[in-house]
Amino acid sequence: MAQLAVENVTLSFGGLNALSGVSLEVNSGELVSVIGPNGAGKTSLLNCISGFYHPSRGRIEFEGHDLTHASPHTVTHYGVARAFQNIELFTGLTVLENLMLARHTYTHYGLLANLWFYGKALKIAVENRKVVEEVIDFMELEAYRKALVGDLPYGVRKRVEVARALSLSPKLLLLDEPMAGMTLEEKEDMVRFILDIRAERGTTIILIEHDLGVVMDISDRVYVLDFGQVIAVGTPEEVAQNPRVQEAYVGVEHA
Ligand SMILES: Nc1ncnc2c1ncn2[C@@H]1O[C@H](COP(=O)(O)OP(=O)(O)OP(=O)(O)O)[C@@H](O)[C@H]1O
Repeated sequence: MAQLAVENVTLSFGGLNALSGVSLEVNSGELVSVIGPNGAGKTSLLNCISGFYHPSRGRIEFEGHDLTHASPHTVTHYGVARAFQNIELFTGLTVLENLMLARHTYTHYGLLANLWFYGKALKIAVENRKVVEEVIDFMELEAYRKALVGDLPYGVRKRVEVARALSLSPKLLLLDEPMAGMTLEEKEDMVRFILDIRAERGTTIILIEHDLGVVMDISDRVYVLDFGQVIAVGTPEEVAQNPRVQEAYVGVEHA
């Protein structure tokens, strides 16, 4: 059975269907990319999976949990984390503080629980620090751990954004254009990190990316959206040869 199943999801904004009957299945450990022209519905799909939007029709299931109407916090609790296109970090905090805060928000105990189970809360804080330090090491951010995020170059901030999502120890990682605006060298680094996250941590990955060269190189399977509908799905080779995909991309040059 698929780890994530999006079944026939429709998302409407007034009269506009951002998604119309979209179905998608992702298996544990897969790296699946979602591509499509601007406005095709890619971010809307991630918004539905991560609980920011709730579909007007259809169902979303992750490891047997119904995510269709779940809150972002609940979705995170089930093991789905997202790195945002527009970087959701606190610029006045350091890299370490951002990751600790993300991790703490996810594992926090209420005030009363903290008072009554002081020992347990302390144990969790130590464990959180261990996880975050390991993520900093994994994403090669040691040199920046005490730097304010607002002082970092854009490419490093994008990497910290991925690290923030990773610090939640997700089983499924949603990456919304993690390479947008990066230099070639930064892109190559990010590709290496994405492949390592999958290989070394076994994390399932859904990637939205406009750089088709990267998508074709690293994806197990590719879903193509156009006007809110899935117009093709398959291996990178299958999708690249699909006439509907070629048609959707005519005049749309992102790569
Ligand atoms: N909050 C919103 N309110 C109204 N319309 C929205 C909203 N979010 C998305 N849309 C519309 O839904 C459609 C799909 O948008 P979406 O951002 O999901 O596309 P996308 O494929 O991610 O595009 P891009 O590649 O430009 O990021 C677009 O027509 C967009 O204008």
